[in-house]
Amino acid sequence: MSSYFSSQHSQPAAAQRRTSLPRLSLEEHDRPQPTAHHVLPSLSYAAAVGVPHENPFNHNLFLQQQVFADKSNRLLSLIQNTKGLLDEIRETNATKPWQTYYPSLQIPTTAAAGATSSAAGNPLRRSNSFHPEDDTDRSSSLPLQQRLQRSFTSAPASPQHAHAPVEANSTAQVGRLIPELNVLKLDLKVGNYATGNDALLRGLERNTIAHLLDGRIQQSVKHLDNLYQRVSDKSSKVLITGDLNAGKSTLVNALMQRTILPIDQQPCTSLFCEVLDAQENEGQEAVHAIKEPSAYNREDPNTFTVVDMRHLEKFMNDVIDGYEDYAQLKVYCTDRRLVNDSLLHNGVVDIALIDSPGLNRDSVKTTALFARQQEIDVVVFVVSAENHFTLSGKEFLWNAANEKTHIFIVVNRFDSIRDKERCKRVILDQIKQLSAKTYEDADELVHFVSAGSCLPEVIQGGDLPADFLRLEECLRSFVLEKRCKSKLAPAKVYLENILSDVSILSESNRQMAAEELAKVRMELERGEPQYQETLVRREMVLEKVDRLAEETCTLIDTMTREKLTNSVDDIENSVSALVPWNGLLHIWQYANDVRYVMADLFVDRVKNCEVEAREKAKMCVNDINSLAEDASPASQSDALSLFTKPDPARISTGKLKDELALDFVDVFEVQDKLGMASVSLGAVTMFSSKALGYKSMIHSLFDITNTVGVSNVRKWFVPVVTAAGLGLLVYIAADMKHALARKTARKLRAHIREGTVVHDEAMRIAKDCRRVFKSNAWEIQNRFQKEIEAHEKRRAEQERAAKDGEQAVVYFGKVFEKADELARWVAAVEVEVEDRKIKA
Ligand SMILES: Nc1nc2c(ncn2[C@@H]2O[C@H](COP(=O)(O)OP(=O)(O)OP(=O)(O)O)[C@@H](O)[C@H]2O)c(=O)[nH]1
Repeated sequence: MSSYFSSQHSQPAAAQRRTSLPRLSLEEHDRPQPTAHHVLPSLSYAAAVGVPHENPFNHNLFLQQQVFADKSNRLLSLIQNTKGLLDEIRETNATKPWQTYYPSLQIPTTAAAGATSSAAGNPLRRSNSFHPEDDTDRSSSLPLQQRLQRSFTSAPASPQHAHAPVEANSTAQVGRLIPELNVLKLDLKVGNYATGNDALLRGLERNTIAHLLDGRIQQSVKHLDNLYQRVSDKSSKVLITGDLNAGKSTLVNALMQRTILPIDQQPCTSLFCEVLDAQENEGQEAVHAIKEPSAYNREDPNTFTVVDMRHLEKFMNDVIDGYEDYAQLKVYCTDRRLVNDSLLHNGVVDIALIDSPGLNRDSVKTTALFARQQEIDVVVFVVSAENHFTLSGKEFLWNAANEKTHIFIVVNRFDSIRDKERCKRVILDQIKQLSAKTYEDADELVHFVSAGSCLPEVIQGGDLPADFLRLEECLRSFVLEKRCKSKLAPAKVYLENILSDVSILSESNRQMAAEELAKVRMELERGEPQYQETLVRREMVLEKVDRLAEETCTLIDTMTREKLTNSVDDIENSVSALVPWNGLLHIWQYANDVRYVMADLFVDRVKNCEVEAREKAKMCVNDINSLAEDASPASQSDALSLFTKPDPARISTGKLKDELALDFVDVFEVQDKLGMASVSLGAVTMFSSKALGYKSMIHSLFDITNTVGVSNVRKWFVPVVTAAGLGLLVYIAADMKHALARKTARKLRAHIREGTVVHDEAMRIAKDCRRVFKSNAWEIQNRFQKEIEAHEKRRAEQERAAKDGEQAVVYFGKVFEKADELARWVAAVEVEVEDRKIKA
């Protein structure tokens, strides 16, 4: 049973044969001329016939193939460049501070809408029309950029123009009509039809939308990869189907000019046999029998069985008889003709012919399903001229007509018809009913031939009949045309759509960036005078604060010095009322009390000076604060809390008290001046040795004797001494209290005059005040500093934003230009497009 299986298995494939096409360069010298496509040869068969050539059919075909190859290459380059542009956008989104934001549709204000309408007709309708056919203004041949800009409200076109004064929140939002995106449109309405898409988008964070948009761009890049594969795939599959025994296998053999498939009057094809170029199998002729077509991999021998080509007929019969269970055959064979004549491999399109089982009730559905596959570019329906269309055939054609609008029809076995004209008429009538479009192009799509008469063994080296040559040429031409539609058209439409989307995105983003830039520049311009004014104000205020503080400190210093210096008289007067006099016997106690009270009073005067200084300082602080408040409103601090608390210890009360201590000589200083001081002193010394001590007493007596002489002394001594002593006692008793105060006050005065106490206190108080003012000035300085720093920070951010904005405007402008240029190139690739809404 397995005798027809070959032991030869295909070798694993070497490297991919497909070579990469040259990239489209955006350099000036590489740019195609806009009219380049107009000089390319026409696809018209009639025009080609007029070209003098050995074989006009082949010459025309050659031209068609060249045109197709050119279009494919241009589209491939454009796909690559568009992909590069999308990659660049994605990379910029990830690395640069400016992202491509999704444009949200703005409702135009009446004025803006009116202005736009009057200027450019109906803006809403235009905004959705980027395809040349849809744009009624196409006659003006405006480039996409201008058309787009007319769809948007006017915005600065360059960073320089962004200087135009723009009021914040005004131009950015008014009247912008953003054309709807096509392939990059974010549709969030899944499961939520109550809320509009724009409303949903507005509800999302800008970054979330940017992320979603990035996902769409990523999908688009993938789809471009698929399109690239599809366009660069040169193989085209032609399904040959028809009624049983219509001569399908014979037609394949005639087209191949080789006996490859078995021919039999009995139904002999029960599986799909794909005849393809041996170069697809590294030049090796072979037959691969496949059980599971979807799993087939030419490089994996486990997915097929190799059948010896010589035993193909036996193998197929075994399949029909149920001995073998296979679904598909791949027949790799060499087309021995020249490249230009070759059907399978002609350098532009590799055609694979797929012979299918004859149509009957069982197979019609399977075949119709097979025909719907994307890889099937052309369906050739073979009908027997003798039998016309059977029910199964009609059923298939009805099905296929829905999918493939044009069907290529071969009416075979025409040699066995005697009344050929009648046969033609009847069959064309039937075709008219089945496929109106095929009937319209019947001249090229319906062929009456006798494939049996075109087999190599019948021709035996002779020429093929003209009708068969024409069938062959039309078939190739039809394949090319279908390929244009099935492979180039989707690529072209998708490129148009994605480039239009990129243009819309970049233009709307450029406008947004320009508006932001204008706004930032305006803020910068507005902020600069404020900044300069703050700097000047700071200098002025701080200078005033310094002056005010210094003046107040000087005033306080002078005031303190004066008050303390002049305080002694007042202290002296106050002391008698404050210290009780308890008699001579308590004289030392009194003297001590006086000096203590005087010292305390002096401390009180110092405190008073402090209080006054505080008041002055307070007034000064208030003045400073009001200055600062005018200059830089902020919370005022209580700088006065920095005043040192009055502390008697700080003015050395204890030391002062010591300084004011009196001795006995100080007490009688006033009697010395009267000349009687020594007498009184001597008397007192005698009466009060307790008070003066013996040493002083003897000294006094010696003084008295020297003064009046020894005899007189003896005579007058007692009465005089008694009288003087009494008088002295009275005098002392009466004046002692004041004398002590005077003396202490004198000491205090001397202490003030000769010492540093007044200077120290004045300095201390002024220093305290100065510290308060310094603290206040520091705080004001701080406030200004914060204000200036905030301003500088804001300015740095604005400058950065302006720089980003400038770059963004340039960047989006460049993206737009690139997209526009690519779109013009795409438009220049002429491909008949039936549906511009072809998407991913
Ligand atoms: N007279 C005449 N007979 C032909 C012609 N072409 C094919 N035949 C004969 O028609 C019969 C069927 O040919 P096939 O090529 O096997 O037909 P098929 O459509 O492949 O058959 P199935 O695959 O079984 O459906 C054979 O006997 C051929 O010799 C033709 O142009 N003229």
